[in-house]
Amino acid sequence: MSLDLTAPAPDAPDVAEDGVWLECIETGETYAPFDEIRYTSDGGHLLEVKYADPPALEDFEGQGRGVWRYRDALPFEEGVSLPEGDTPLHEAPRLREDIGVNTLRIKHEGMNPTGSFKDRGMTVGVRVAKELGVDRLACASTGNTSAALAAYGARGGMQTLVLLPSGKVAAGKIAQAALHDARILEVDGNFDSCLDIVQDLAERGEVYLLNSLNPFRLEGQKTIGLEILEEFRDDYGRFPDRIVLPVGNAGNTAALYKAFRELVQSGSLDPEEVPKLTGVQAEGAAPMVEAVENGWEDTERWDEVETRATAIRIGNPVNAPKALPGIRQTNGTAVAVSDAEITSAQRDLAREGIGVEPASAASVAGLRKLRSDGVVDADEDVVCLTTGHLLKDPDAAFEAGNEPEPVANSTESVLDHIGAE
Ligand SMILES: Cc1ncc(COP(=O)(O)O)c(C=O)c1O
Ligand SMILES: N[C@@H](CCOP(=O)(O)O)C(=O)O
Repeated sequence: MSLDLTAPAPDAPDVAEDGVWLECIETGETYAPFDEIRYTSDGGHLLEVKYADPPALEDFEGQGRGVWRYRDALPFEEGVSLPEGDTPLHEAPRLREDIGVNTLRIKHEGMNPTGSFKDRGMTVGVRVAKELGVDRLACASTGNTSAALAAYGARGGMQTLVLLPSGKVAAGKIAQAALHDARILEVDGNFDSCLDIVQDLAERGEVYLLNSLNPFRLEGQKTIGLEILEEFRDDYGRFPDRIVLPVGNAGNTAALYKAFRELVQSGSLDPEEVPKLTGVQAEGAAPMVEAVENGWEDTERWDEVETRATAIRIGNPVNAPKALPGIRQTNGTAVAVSDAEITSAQRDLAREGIGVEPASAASVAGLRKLRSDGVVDADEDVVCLTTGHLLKDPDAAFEAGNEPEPVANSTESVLDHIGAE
C-alpha cells in the first residue's frame, strides 16, 4: 500500500507534470496536479502529492534556510513567502531533567511569521492557488489556519473568507484574520461543521479550500520533519527516537510521516531510524487516541468536543487515514491529556522561556504522561513540537500565569510590597 513506510518510490504516471502528480491513498488512482481543482479522489478519498524522484537529506545542503530550502521536495521552486520555517529547536534542560529523558528539544513553530506552523502550509498552498488561477481562498478554522490564510492571501493579493466556530477562537487569532483583511464568518457550530460548509462551498466552485484536506498544504508542513531531522543530526550526529506533537485535524502527523517516507525512498533514512510519531489530544477531543487504542483505520466523529486548548477542539480529523498509518508504522502511539495537564505544561515551558498557546503545550503534557506510564523510556531522545505562540491566546496565558498585583505609586510602596528589607 502507498502509505507503507517502506513503499518504494513510484514511477511517474502519464499525468505527471515535471515529475509531480496527485495520487489517491486508497486506490492509487493518479491525477494531473494542476489541470483542475481537486481536493479528493473521484471516490472521495484523500490525495497525496507524489514525486518521481524524492530528494535525499544531503540534497538540501547549501540551499538556504526555511521552507524553501526544501524546494526539491516541493511542487514549486518558490512560493508566496513571508518567509517561514527555520524555527528554533530549543533546549529545555530543567524540563528534560524533570520528565526524565535522555534528550529533550522543543521545536517551536510559534516562531513562524503569523505565529504557527500553518504558515509552512500556506506558503505552498497559496502558490498553488495562484497556479490554478483562483481568486477567493477559504478555510474553516479554530484560529491559526485563518490567521495564516488571511496573511498569505493578503501577501498574494487574493480575497480570503474564513469560517470560525463562534465563541471558540482565541482573541489573538481573530485579530490577525481581521487586520489581514479576511472576511470573517462566525458560525453557530463547531470547527467540524465549519469545515463541512467550506467543503460544500469548494465543491460548488465558490472558493478554493486551504484547510489541510488540500494535499498541497501538507507539502509545506512536511518541512517541519525535514528541519527537525537535519538540526538534530547536526547537533547530536543521530536522529531523534520520538517526535511528540499535538493532534487536531491530524495534518502535521500525516505530513511528518510523508517526509519520513520520502527520505526512506531516497535512501537517506533507514526505516529503523524513523522517529516514533506520538500524537497528543485533549481528553475532551480525542478521536485519534480512540482510533489508535482500538486499532481502527479511521476515526469515528465526536460530535461533542470541549477543551481549553481551542486550537485542537476537533472531533473529525480529516487526515486520520493518512496519520493513523504514520503512528502505527513508526511504532508511535497516541495519548489524551486533561486541560489541567495542558495548563501545567504551558507553565513549565514558559518557565524555560518558551511561550506557547495551550494546544502546543499538549505535546509536553503528553510526553510527561507517557514517560510516567513507562511508555517512553528514560534513554530516549525526544523532540516535542510546540505549534503556536503564547500571544495567540492571551486569555489562556492570563489564566495560567501570575496575577498582576496593584501597588501604590511610590518606591516605598513597591519595596514594602515585595517585602524588601
Ligand atoms: C496551535 C495548534 N496546534 C495543533 C494543531 C493541530 O494540528 P493538526 O491539525 O495538524 O493535527 C492546530 C490546528 O489544528 C493548532 O492550531
Ligand atoms: N487548528 C486548525 C484547525 C484546522 O486545521 P487545518 O490544518 O485543517 O487547516 C486551525 O488553526 O484552524
